[in-house]
This record gives sequence, structure tokens and C-alpha cells, in this order.
Amino acid sequence: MLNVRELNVAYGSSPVIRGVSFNAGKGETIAIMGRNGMGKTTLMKSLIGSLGNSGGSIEVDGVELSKKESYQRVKGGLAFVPQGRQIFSTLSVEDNIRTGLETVKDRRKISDNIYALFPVLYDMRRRKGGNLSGGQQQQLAIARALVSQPKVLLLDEPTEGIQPSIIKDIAKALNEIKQMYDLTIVVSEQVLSFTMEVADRLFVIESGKLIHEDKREDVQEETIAKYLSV
Ligand SMILES: Nc1ncnc2c1ncn2[C@@H]1O[C@H](COP(=O)(O)OP(=O)(O)OP(=O)(O)O)[C@@H](O)[C@H]1O
Repeated sequence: MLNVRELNVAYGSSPVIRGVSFNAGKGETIAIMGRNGMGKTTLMKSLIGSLGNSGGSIEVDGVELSKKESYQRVKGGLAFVPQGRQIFSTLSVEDNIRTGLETVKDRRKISDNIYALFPVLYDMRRRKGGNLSGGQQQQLAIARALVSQPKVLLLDEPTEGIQPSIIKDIAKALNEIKQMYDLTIVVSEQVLSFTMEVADRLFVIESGKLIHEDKREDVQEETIAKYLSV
């Protein structure tokens, strides 16, 4: 479903993503784990196209997207939940979700599935986004991404700043989403317990390179924890 080959991204003359290659299949969740500053956000932004890449390819369902604008990538099946959520705090919950419908033909209708996944968003649909808790805002950001009916959902550090009890809810929601929509999920993370609940495979990124890969059942948590500790 998602096929990334030899992706390179630089800020000016400083390379930050260096020859990253991975595949993620339909119905598969993969996690990219790494410490602060290792390139997770840069990788995610280059996949969705808010940052350009200086080489390599990004294919979704066999279609090359790496030279396309972000909105074309969304049409091509990618959706992005950014770090820090970036919801519109003065818009209602409902209108926040609608902003994700821009690439879809039926622009007004929010599918019932979305509210079934996140009942709290239905209860709070007329409230302003800024009045939601961090965990609710994370659910909102995921809902906004899902309404474009993506084939590949990208999430950048979804647990950042979220309480442990709510982190469990986010993991449950991602697993439900994977089953319900049979899509591909790529999540960048630093929280290993969360990753172990959602990921079928995990990679470690260090200085912009993928240096380790494991299937979930093969993960030795101490090894990954070492990569994540400073
Ligand atoms: N706009 C920018 N201009 C120049 N360098 C940048 C820019 N943004 C990030 N970097 C550098 O690129 C590298 C990777 O940063 P990135 O934000 O992708 O890491 P990260 O793994 O997502 O970290 P975090 O967990 O802190 O978000 C770091 O060395 C960072 O200083």
C-alpha cells in the first residue's frame, strides 16, 4: 500500500532524512520510533508533502506521490495527524472535522462511523475545538484526517502531552480504525508501551536513518528502550 524508497530530505544543505525505505501493507500499522530530533516529524511532513524531498519515491497503491502537492497526496490516499494536533480552536468540533472533507465530493456529511468511533466528539460537536481536553483534541485531529477516507493514515507522535489513561483510548481507537477501514497506519512515537499496543512492525530512526526493524512479536523491549534513551 505505502512504498517509500530511498527518501532524502534536507533543510537547506543539512540532510535530515537519509535514504529511508520501508513498506507498509493494507491493514498494517507500522511505528517509527526515535528520540527527539532524530527526524520523525521531518519524515512525516515529507510524506504528506508539507516539506519537499530531494530524492526518492513515495508510492500509495502504486501511484507515485513524491512530486505532488499536499492536497494531491490527500486525494491520492494519504492523511496526516500532525504533532501537537493543530486543530482550529475557535471553530466548533463539527467544523473542525469538516475541514478534512475538502477533498471529498460530499463536503457536508460527516459519516456516522466517525462519531461511532469517537462518541465524545458527537456529544461535543457544537463546542469550540479549543475547549476540548488534549485527548479529545487528539481524537478530533484523527477524525478530521479520517473523513477524507484515506488509504494511509499518518500520525506524528499522537501520545505527546496526553495522560496515560487517555493514551490507552487512543491505542484502542487506532486498532478499531485499522479493522473498520482496513487501512495502513504509520505512526511516529517515543512511547514504547503505546507502540506495542498498536504496531505490527516497528522501526527505529536515528539521525534520519532507519537502523532497526522488528515485528511486534520479536520486539525485545530493552533493546528498543536503549535506542530511545538519551
Ligand atoms: N525547520 C528546520 N530547519 C532546520 N533544521 C530543522 C528544522 N526542523 C527540524 N530541524 C532539524 O532536523 C532534525 C530532525 O528534527 P525532527 O523535528 O524531524 O525530529 P523529531 O524526531 O520529530 O523530534 P521531536 O520528537 O522533537 O519532534 C533535528 O536535528 C532538527 O534540529
